[in-house]
Amino acid sequence: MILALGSFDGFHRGHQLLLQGARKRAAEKKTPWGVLTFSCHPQSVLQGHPYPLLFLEKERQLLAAYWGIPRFLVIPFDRALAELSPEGFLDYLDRRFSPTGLVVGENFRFGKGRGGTPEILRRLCDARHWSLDVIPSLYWQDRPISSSQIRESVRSGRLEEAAACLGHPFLVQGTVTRGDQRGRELGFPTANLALKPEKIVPDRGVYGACVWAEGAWWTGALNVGFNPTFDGIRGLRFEVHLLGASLDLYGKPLWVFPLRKVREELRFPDRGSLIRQMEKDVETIRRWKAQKDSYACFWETLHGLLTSPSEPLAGQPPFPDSPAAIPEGETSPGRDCLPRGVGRCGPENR
Ligand SMILES: Cc1cc2nc3c(=O)[nH]c(=O)nc-3n(C[C@H](O)[C@H](O)[C@H](O)COP(=O)(O)O)c2cc1C
Ligand SMILES: Nc1ncnc2c1ncn2[C@@H]1O[C@H](COP(=O)(O)OP(=O)(O)OP(=O)(O)O)[C@@H](O)[C@H]1O
Repeated sequence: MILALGSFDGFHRGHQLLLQGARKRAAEKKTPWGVLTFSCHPQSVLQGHPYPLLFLEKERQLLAAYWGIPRFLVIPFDRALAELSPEGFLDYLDRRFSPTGLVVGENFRFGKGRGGTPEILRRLCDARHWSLDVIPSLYWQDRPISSSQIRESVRSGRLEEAAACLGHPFLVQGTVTRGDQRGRELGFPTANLALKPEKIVPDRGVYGACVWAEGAWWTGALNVGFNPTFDGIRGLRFEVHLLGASLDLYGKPLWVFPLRKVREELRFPDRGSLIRQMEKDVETIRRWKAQKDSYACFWETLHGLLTSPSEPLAGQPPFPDSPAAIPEGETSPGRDCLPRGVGRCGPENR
């Protein structure tokens, strides 16, 4: 088996090159391939506190299915694993998974004190007769694409940039809880999501979103903030109004895909002013159809995965075989790259 190794807080466009590399190498050797990653994120263990993440486990599982990763192997990351030498880590991999090849990025470090470099890995793999593919970093606007950089883009509400680097829109999964039940009085009922503290969400503001609820896609007006127009102390709210929906969503799971920021959250002098602004927000978001349509393939593929999550995914080739154009802003001379917006829903890709 060929294993792509890493923390994988999602599978950004740089990671996608690793997946592509693993699939090609596996086909050549006529062996299966998969991703080997960790839970918790190594930084949570090394720093001793929950590490803010783009994607929690359920979300990461969905994305692994989306990318057609046939074996998604998650091993616990603990102090004992962190203390292994590079050689000890490979012995561990050998005992548990008997790989015949590894795929890593050029910036991959592993083993105690991050002492294992790709050069050390090369020596250790050669000694075991394993193949090793070291994939050069994929760049976006003069910087290597990284989960850390995408976390910053999401936090600061730069969702188009995050989506360009991820290859799909950012997403948030959560269960609907009760708010102050004021939304429906305002004419804009909102589903409030309970989120774990380590989940990264966009900064305070109003956003256009796409939402999966009750087995269907909806256009959503998302507000992230503290509702400063109203008195009282409340924590950060992540609440979404589904355009044209009349649903009882309490206790139901929702998948929210924030696409683009509309404006900052403001304190209005009265309810009437807030309502007038919300009407404008909804109109603006309704007009952003093109934004949503540019991810048509993504919604279509996810529709299938969310409707029948137990559908076996193994064996589906996740990537186009032909090289696609490198999107604007991205530089990676001489290497194939996935098209922007993702193209897995056509028969050629699935
Ligand atoms: C599109 C949209 C924009 C919003 N903008 C603001 C805002 O600028 N300021 C504010 O105080 N609340 C804003 N809100 C939040 C409302 O105040 C909130 O939805 C309402 O108080 C209902 O809260 P509830 O879900 O707890 O009942 C906005 C909500 C939506 C859906
Ligand atoms: N831009 C990239 N291009 C190609 N490979 C990459 C890129 N970024 C990371 N990798 C590789 O992908 C695997 C997973 O890495 P990891 O999850 O640590 O990525 P990261 O995006 O650099 O995360 P972080 O920013 O949190 O360090 C590793 O083998 C890593 O070397």
